[in-house]
Amino acid sequence: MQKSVSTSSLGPGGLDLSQAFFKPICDTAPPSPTKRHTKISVIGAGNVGMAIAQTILTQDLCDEIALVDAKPEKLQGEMLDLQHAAAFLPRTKIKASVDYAVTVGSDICIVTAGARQIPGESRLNLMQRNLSLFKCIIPPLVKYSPDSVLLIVSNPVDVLTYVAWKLSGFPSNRVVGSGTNLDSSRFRFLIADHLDVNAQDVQAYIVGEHGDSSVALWSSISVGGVPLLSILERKQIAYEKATLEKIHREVVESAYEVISLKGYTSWAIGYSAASLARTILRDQRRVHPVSVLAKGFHGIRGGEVFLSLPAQLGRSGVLGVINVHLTEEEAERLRSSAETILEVQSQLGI
Ligand SMILES: NC(=O)C1=CN([C@@H]2O[C@H](COP(=O)(O)OP(=O)(O)OC[C@H]3O[C@@H](n4cnc5c(N)ncnc54)[C@H](O)[C@@H]3O)[C@@H](O)[C@H]2O)C=CC1
Ligand SMILES: CC(=O)C(=O)O
Repeated sequence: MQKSVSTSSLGPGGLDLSQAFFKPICDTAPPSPTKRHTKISVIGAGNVGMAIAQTILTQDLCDEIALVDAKPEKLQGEMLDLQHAAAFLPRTKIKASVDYAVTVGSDICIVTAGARQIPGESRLNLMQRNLSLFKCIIPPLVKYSPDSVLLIVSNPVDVLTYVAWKLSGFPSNRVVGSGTNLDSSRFRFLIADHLDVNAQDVQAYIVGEHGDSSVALWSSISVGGVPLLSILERKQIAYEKATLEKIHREVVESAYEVISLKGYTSWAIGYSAASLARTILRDQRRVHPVSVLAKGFHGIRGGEVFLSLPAQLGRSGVLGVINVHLTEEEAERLRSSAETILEVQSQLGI
């Protein structure tokens, strides 16, 4: 296969072809050394990896994107298909290779490679299959991009974020799991739909495991800055706990539903991961519910566990965890979610 595509403008005999079209101006200076070349690598060119890559391209997030997959023909096909959209997209160099050298100098490495759930299968069930892949994927990423932020998407994402942290030797702020950033978007969509408002005006978090034991933080939901539960109480609007529980159940079942209908999920995680990449690369310091080293927060003890908490992200990865108020019931559910992940983690043997 063609290992990567060069966009050099040198023609036969070393002539700079661009000069056939543009006459150089006088007294030029080299590009400013403060203008950084930004690069994102996406490992795994399947449904999820390609949805992330295409969202990154359409949103003009970086100068270069590198794709890696174990299947060379599929990889080549995906690279060419994206390159053929060049006339409609912001200019981004797209490279692809089965060789991790293509990822050299990445700012962010997004890992999506691995097995996905079959209909009805839980995310945690994927652990052993994806653990062995991570042992081949993480070391070369560290070798070629030792200063990068690792953004883990493959499932079970919380356990694999822990695995990536262990295998990379990176400080914990530079290893982030996409976690419940997606679940929280589903949650905001369902609340917005229920209240007939815009999902972007709904602030609401799902925390804990990206999976069946996730926790909905009802106490901190606000719409347009107005706390949801207190406004319902003040206006004496009866709300049923059962209705709230039903919305959370729908969030948990969302992935199972989409997988049973189309075989996989891709578009929403594409936007979710791209929004995380934007915040990190552009040092936006936005708060996202993502999988971080959670030991010591909200009474979580007993092991090094990654799970989602609302965290502030920036150029160096995780800048801090927001001191969000949890009711005792929510904190108890969060600790129970941590135990579920730790239980699976204890079977890892790493
Ligand atoms: N965290 C989240 O919110 C979400 C996570 N996922 C997870 O993302 C993962 C990928 O899902 P899909 O893209 O739908 O699966 P897919 O089967 O379409 O793609 C997986 C890709 O990984 C590649 N791959 C396998 N071994 C590799 C290796 N050693 N090196 C490089 N590439 C390798 C395969 O060739 C394939 O192209 C799954 O684990 C899935 O559960 C999916 C949706 C949301
Ligand atoms: C598959 C998966 O993890 C999701 O769509 O939430």
